[in-house]
Amino acid sequence: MAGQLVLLRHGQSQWNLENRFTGWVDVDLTDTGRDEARRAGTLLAAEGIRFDVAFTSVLRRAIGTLWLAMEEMEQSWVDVHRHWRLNERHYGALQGLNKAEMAEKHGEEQVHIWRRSYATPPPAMDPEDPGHPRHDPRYARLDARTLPATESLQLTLQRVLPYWHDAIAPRLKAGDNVLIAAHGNSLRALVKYLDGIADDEITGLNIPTGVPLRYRLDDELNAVESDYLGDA
Ligand SMILES: O=C(O)[C@@H](CO)OP(=O)(O)O
Repeated sequence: MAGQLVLLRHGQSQWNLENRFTGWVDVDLTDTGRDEARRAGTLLAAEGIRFDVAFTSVLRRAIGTLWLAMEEMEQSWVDVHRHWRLNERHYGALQGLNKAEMAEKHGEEQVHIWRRSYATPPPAMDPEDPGHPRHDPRYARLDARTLPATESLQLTLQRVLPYWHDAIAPRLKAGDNVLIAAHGNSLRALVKYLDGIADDEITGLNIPTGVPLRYRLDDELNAVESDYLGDA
């Protein structure tokens, strides 16, 4: 039997609070976000799930959330793998900008398309922009051509899936319980894949911060059922 899978979006970040497009910018959790992460750990502890392995991104809001939740579960010893393929969707030239101000400038509809459509990427970031991932030491070992300057949800799913197939799925198939702490859009991409949600229906899906989403999977890793723990 496949192991259980739990998806956890990080708690509130400083830029969630400030309503700014975040993407690959390495913004920290707020105190509220840290409380959400601990609460997620309490909920998981109450379910009595013992994890065999955990996966997260290379962004501190997800890493911190995982760390706090695992500490709360008294499972800080569990093996953790960090990978850039679990990062948030890259928000291109929108990163750092205020979402409400962009809606005033470009219209609500355009901003909604950038935020929630499946296939339309936001405007790309200039490769010379110091915020481009090719200038960030954490990605220095990667082929610069694989580093995004913007991503739609579709492109996000395309870069999450190789890691899912190579690193995560084999552990689930071996019966291991797996915790993934990641981001609003990298997790939306994964949920779209697991639940087989149509391209035009994914627009309506939002994942709340700090609420564990548990999946029961069959041997082929098809989703049998899923539920949010606690009061989503
Ligand atoms: O800014 C971001 O990177 C994401 C997640 O907070 O925002 P949105 O929900 O607008 O996709």
